[in-house]
Amino acid sequence: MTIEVKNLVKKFGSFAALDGVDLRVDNGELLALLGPSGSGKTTLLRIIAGLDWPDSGEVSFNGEDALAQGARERHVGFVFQHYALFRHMSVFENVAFGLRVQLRAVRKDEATIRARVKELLDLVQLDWLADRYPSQLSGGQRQRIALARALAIEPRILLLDEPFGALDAKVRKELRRWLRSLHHEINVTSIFVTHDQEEALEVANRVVVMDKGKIEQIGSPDDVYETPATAFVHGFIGESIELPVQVDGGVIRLGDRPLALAADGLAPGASKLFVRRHDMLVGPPGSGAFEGAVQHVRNFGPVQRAEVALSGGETIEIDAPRDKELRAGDTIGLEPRRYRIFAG
Ligand SMILES: Nc1ncnc2c1ncn2[C@@H]1O[C@H](COP(=O)(O)OP(=O)(O)OP(=O)(O)O)[C@@H](O)[C@H]1O
Repeated sequence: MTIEVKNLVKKFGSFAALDGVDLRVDNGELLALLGPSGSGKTTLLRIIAGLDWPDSGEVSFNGEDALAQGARERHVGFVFQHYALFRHMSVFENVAFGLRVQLRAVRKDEATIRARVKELLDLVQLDWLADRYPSQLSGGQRQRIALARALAIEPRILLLDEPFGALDAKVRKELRRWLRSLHHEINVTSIFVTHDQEEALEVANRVVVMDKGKIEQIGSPDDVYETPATAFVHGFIGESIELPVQVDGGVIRLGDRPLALAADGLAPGASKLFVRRHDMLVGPPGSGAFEGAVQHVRNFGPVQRAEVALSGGETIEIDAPRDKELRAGDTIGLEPRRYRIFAG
């Protein structure tokens, strides 16, 4: 099932939660909607699901107008962070629920329902929990059961809204991998919402980065990390150093200091220079585009994170390999291995 969204606008009062969103999701994709809180991710998902309606724009499934259909007719499965299981029903009955409430014309007989539930519990690898109640499950198990329940009706589309948001970091990581391999097996067109960049980059085929009701970039995890299209994406994904610079007559300046960096093709005016922390290479004083004094160093896993006061007035944090042995008080040269400059 393909999903196509065209020029979608959704306002709450005068505030545009979605401000002209265009998106195409291919059949069988696992797409992540990534963005800060309030960027419109849930609103977009709810409109696709048929739980909310846009002010204008189009949503189609396989070319058919989805906005003309109610939520039930759209045949969409959901898993939400707080979409609790029914507490008074066993795991088995929770998963069976969607099948039992189907319209009589399409409802399966009891033996078929039981076989289908067993199959789904096998799929999420929790068949041994069939007789338990939700209160007797861990948070991760509950979300896997919620997924089995969403899949019971054989949805054409699966929508997941921060499905692992309430779980601790270790369980989240396990479930991410599990979701990716489950998706590989079932291959249903799926969209999941997250504000966790690592989750989006690790799980999805493509990532949609949103901010303030607009799409900033759509691309593969590599695309959005390696070639961010906007200043927002660069700042939001990965750990970036952001420096206010001035582009003027083919020269880039930080404060008064001209930087030995290529300014080809850049529009003159105030701009932002972005460098990943680990892309600032440390050398002797005078060796790079920047010079600075190390203020503070702490070990941070495989790297040492150093606070450096640059000549030009800004203080930045860089990640250098541990063997560089930086010390507070050192004067160093810094050369960005890669950088990007955006106007504004
Ligand atoms: N029913 C509503 N009434 C008024 N404003 C709303 C309503 N629903 C959402 N909003 C506003 O629309 C904006 C987008 O909300 P949305 O829930 O889509 O963001 P989100 O990206 O999913 O955020 P989060 O990661 O915090 O869930 C927010 O500013 C929110 O306050």
